[in-house]
Amino acid sequence: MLLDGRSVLVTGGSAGIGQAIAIGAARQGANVAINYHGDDEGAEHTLDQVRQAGSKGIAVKGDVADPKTAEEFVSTATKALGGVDVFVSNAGICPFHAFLDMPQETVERTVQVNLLGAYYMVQAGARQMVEQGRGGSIIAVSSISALVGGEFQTHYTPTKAGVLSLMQSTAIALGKHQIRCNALLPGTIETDINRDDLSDPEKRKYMEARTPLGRLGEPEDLAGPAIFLASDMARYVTGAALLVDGGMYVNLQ
Ligand SMILES: NC(=O)C1=CN([C@@H]2O[C@H](COP(=O)(O)OP(=O)(O)OC[C@H]3O[C@@H](n4cnc5c(N)ncnc54)[C@H](O)[C@@H]3O)[C@@H](O)[C@H]2O)C=CC1
Ligand SMILES: C[C@H](O)[C@@H]1OC(=O)[C@H](O)[C@@H]1O
Repeated sequence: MLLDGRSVLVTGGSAGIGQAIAIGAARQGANVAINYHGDDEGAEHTLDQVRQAGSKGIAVKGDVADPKTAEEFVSTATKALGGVDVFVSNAGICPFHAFLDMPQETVERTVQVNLLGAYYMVQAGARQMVEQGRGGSIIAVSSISALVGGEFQTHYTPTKAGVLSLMQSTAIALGKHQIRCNALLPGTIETDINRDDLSDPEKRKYMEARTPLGRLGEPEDLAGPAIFLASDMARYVTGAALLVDGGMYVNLQ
């Protein structure tokens, strides 16, 4: 299996894309630690599936916006699983809102969770990998929104561009430690984050029509690309951005 015996840490692993990556990694032989915020039931489901795959699984609850959460997550996971080989920074929020009356607290919270949260988490994971001295793979879940805008995402898209940029800079900073850093850029994937937005039939139809593969994404569509980047199959891939969007980005006309 591609991740036999590796320790894989995933932030935001109780739902959606993070849950699919955590379970997918376990099915490739990895032991898995997830961070999550709020959703105990979702976290339990992830752990059930990880254990059913025959792997060890632990969950550590905490808000990624707080830098202490990152230290606690990495140290708890390291003790339980014996180290960190793969770190997936995935946790994120996207409270859709118009630009002109965007509340200050919505902007600040989105930046704190999506960008600063990713920064603290990636830094904590990288410090542990450097201490171990056996390299590693860091994957951050950015977005198609790092490349294109959204009318109701003016607070969100800059955070996703920032996460992509974080992977480019950390790829340089960590290459000498044989730690690879790459970004995944999902298109529109049906999860809790966009349930309300996609409940508008017109919006949904538009998103589907923009996608050459003819359907919106599902969380499991991200598992394969994440496992590839995590595994030795991607041993010479660092600083890269992998779009996983069914072709939505290139579809102008
Ligand atoms: N669903 C989509 O269409 C796309 C999603 N993304 C990105 O994928 C990532 C995952 O999103 P989804 O799976 O769609 O969302 P989701 O809402 O299904 O899952 C979000 C996960 O993040 C966790 N989380 C949220 N805030 C947190 C916080 N403050 N601290 C710790 N954990 C927190 C939740 O507990 C949950 O496990 C996000 O970074 C999002 O920006 C990127 C492109 C498209
Ligand atoms: C939440 C959005 O539906 C989703 O998130 C993104 O990053 C993309 O903009 C997707 O459409």
